[in-house]
Amino acid sequence: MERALREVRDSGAEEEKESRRSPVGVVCSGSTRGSNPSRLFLGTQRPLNSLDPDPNPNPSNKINRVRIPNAIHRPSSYVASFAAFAMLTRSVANDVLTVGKELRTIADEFIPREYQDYYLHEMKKLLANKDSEFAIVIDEFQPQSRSSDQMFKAVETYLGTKVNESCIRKLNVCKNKESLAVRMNENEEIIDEFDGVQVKWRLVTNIEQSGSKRCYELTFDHNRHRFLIIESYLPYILERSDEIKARESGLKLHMIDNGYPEPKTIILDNPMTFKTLAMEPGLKKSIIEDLDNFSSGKEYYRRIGKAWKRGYLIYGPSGTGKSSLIASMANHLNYNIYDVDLAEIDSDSQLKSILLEMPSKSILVFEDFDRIQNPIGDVKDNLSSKTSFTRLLNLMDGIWSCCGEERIFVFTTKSVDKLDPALVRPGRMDMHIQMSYCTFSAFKQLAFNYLEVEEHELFAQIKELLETVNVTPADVAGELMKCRKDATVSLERLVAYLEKKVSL
Ligand SMILES: Nc1ncnc2c1ncn2[C@@H]1O[C@H](COP(=O)(O)OP(=O)(O)OP(=O)(O)O)[C@@H](O)[C@H]1O
Repeated sequence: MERALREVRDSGAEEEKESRRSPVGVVCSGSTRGSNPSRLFLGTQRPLNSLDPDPNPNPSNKINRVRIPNAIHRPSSYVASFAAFAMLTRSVANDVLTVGKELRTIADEFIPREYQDYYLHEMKKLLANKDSEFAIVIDEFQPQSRSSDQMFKAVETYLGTKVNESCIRKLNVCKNKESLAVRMNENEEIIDEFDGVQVKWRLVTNIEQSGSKRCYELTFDHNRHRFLIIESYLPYILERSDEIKARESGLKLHMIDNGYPEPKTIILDNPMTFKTLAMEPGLKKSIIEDLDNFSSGKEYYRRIGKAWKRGYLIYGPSGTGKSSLIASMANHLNYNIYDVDLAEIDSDSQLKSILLEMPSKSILVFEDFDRIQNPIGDVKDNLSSKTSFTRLLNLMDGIWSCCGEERIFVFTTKSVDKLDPALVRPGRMDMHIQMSYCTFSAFKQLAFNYLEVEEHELFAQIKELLETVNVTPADVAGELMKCRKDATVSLERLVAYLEKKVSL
């Protein structure tokens, strides 16, 4: 496979250099020139094993249909297959294949051997046809499938916001433009711009024997931009549509217990925010600053050549607010949470799939990581019982440094003492956050949350008691909730509870 890839790369490299040198010019797309543009099929118009490269036998039509192989090991994973396709295309075009060992691994991972030749054939067409024009076609349905193609849905969602923008400009009445479900009409065209390149979208309906079929057609102002479109613009649309959907439906909590077939998704209904989280104000402020620096750090991470990711280790006894902190982080950044139960993950490849599929603006959470912790350096393929923390981090580094961006991962544990020293070693996790037993300032936040009191004569006594006894914010919150209507009664009960703890 490597030799074949090199051959493909050589055919495309010269052209790529050329295209980088030439100024961006506007060339009419095929339709305006009167000839049919070449077509790159995304999604699956035909079953992958029909290896006929061009179903249109008319030679004057010169349609080059190039499709992403989607017969990956996990058929549900469109995003993963797309990521693998985009990465390999980029590696070929940029001549980085020789150093991109990880990329080859990913290709082997996601593209079964029997389809690799076909895939190379498709890629060759894409690289070789520098003079033909391209229209990227995204079909609504895959064959033998009733559910619409993921890329088609993403484009529909994304273009919906573009339609909305024009509505808003015209009507000037809509406050929340993204909540409008406006969609393009048939044959309507929308011009979009990405990285200085103008692209044109058209919704086309073809009437066939089996019924009408819709697809989006994408043309752009010069053929040399096809790499930019495949590597950056389409992944950008997938990510943007995720964001739009997340905003429309609230934050989501994804439970990944075995990675197959799809993560279970629950709307995150945890209203905890940094305003309501009880925590030392200084620590809270530094976490918020850290998150803000991270989310606005795109250029910084690019400049220093590091993957745009950040890791947090949150530790503390049960009930000190580790999960509440994660919810606050997600609400603050408007990220979705992916909750991974490592005990259910059977292999590195399963974990790799999860990492590849995680959209940007996500928080990947490994709760109670120490439960499954194991000796360092074991390279057997069973993550749940054998893989070390170091290995897990290396996997994340490898995958996230070559695809995707803006990801946070969080490890939580009840006891930092039991942890693998590799985890707590400086530099492995970007920030260590200790969630402590309830301090007086945390109590004041809870009293405000639950009773709406900022000062009370019992506060001094409570302060003293909290200095002598270990209770968690969850314990205090539980007491305060018992009599919400009368603050004094509630605080008296808390005093009694704390005194009882002291006497034990
Ligand atoms: N720091 C806190 N600020 C506000 N509320 C808190 C805090 N800590 C705990 N609580 C309250 O206690 C409940 C349980 O806390 P949470 O689940 O966040 O603790 P945890 O440390 O993740 O516990 P565990 O380790 O058992 O999962 C929360 O839903 C919240 O109501």
